[in-house]
Amino acid sequence: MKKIISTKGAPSPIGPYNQAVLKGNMLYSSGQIAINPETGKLETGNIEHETTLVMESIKAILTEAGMTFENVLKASIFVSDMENFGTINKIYGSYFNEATAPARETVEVANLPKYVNVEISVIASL
Ligand SMILES: C=C(N)C(=O)O
Repeated sequence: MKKIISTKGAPSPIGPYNQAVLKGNMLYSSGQIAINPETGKLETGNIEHETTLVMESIKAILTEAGMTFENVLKASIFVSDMENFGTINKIYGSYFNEATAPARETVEVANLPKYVNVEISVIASL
């Protein structure tokens, strides 16, 4: 049976989805965007801050599921502008041990929900 993961440390969903779903040992997170979970407000405008907010939401989701970033197998990063690749990598990379970092893809897309600049989802396993 699947278990819905829900934490106040990540923003409430803005559509018909959950923050994450756990099935057995596998965790599937929704794409996280720069909404401050405490205020519910979008915090875009600074890509370092946006990326940090996204990664902190993922951290809260992993914690709620009894996991850490070490459990992440795969990440998907969607960006509005590949010019931000280096900055996003710097923040994203600070959450992982490079030797055991997950598989990943980074894709520039035409648009993202709420016109954010970065959205990240992860798949993790216990
Ligand atoms: C923000 C999202 N994860 C969504 O709209 O699907």
